[in-house]
Amino acid sequence: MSESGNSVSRISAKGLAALTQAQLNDWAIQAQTHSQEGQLPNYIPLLAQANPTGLAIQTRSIEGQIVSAGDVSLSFPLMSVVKPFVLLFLLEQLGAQTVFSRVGIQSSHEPYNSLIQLQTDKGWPRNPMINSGAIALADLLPGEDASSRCETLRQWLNQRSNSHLFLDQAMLNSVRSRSNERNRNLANLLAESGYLDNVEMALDTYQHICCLAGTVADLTQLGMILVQDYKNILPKNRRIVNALITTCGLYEASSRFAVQVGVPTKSGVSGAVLAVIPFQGAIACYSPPLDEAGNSKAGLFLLQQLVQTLNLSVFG
Ligand SMILES: NC(=O)CC[C@H](N)C(=O)O
Repeated sequence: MSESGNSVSRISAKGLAALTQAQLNDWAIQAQTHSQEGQLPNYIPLLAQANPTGLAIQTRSIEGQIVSAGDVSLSFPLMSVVKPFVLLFLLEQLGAQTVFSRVGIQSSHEPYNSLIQLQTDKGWPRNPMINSGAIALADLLPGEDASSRCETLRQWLNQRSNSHLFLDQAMLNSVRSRSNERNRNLANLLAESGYLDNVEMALDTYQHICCLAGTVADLTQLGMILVQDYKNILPKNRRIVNALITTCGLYEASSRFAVQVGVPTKSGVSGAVLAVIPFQGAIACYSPPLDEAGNSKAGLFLLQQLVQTLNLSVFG
C-alpha cells in the first residue's frame, strides 16, 4: 500500500452502522468456505449431528439497525456463550467480592476443559469463561435444583434483554446421555479444594444453563445488555464481563484474537459466537464447525471481516 493510502485507511472511521447488506451477504458466502476447515465436536451427540453448513449472522446497532445473513431461523444452544451472562447475573446478585472469592480473572493457555490447568492452580478456577470457573459459578446460582436455577437465570436474561431464550430439552438429554468425565473431574477437584459446595447440583446446573438456546436475534439482544447502560445493570459489572471475555472468552486463542481483531468475544462449542462492540452494538454468529480451540471457524472469520472493514476494534 502507498504511504498516502496507508494514512487514509488509518484515519477512516466507519462503525457498525456503516455495514451494508451486500457486504454481509458476501462475507457469509466466504465464511461457508472457512467453515469447511472446521470440525464438529464429537462428545455431545446432537452437536455432532449438527448441519455443518448451517450458518447465520446478525448485527444489531444501538440505533436499532439490524443486518442479517444466512438462515436466521436456526436455533442453537448457547453452550459457553452463557458463561458471561452467568457471571453478569451473579455480579448483580452477589457482588464482585463474593463472585471473585470463587473464581479468578487470569487467562488460561490450556483448553477450556483442561484438568491440568486446574491441577496446576491447586483447584482454584482461573477464570469464569473456562469450564472449571463456570461450574464453580453454577454452584452459586440461587434455587433448590438445577432446573429452577436455570429457569431463574433464563427469566432474568429474557427480561433484561427482550430475548426469547428457551431450555433445549433434547440437547440437555443429549448432553446427559454421555458422562462428561472431564467436567466431573473438574467439579471434584473444585470441591476438594473448597471452591464448590455441591458437585452434583453444580454439574447439573451447568449442563442446564449450557442448553439455554435461541437464534442469532436472541443472541444480539442478549449482547446489547453488555453494550451500554441498560435496565439497571451496573456499568462496573458490564465492564468486568467485557474485560473477561476479551482476555478469556476464546480460551487459549483469546490474546491472539484480541491482537488480530480486537473486540470482546465469547464462543461456545455449538458454534455460537457473540461479540460486543461497546456503545455501538452486538454481533452474533452461528456456524457449527470449530477450530482447534473450540471456536466457530466461520464465526471468527466473519468477525474479522466486520471489525477490520468497519474499524470496530475497541483498541482504537
Ligand atoms: N466450550 C463450551 O461451549 C463448553 C460447554 C460444554 N457444555 C462443555 O462443558 O463441554
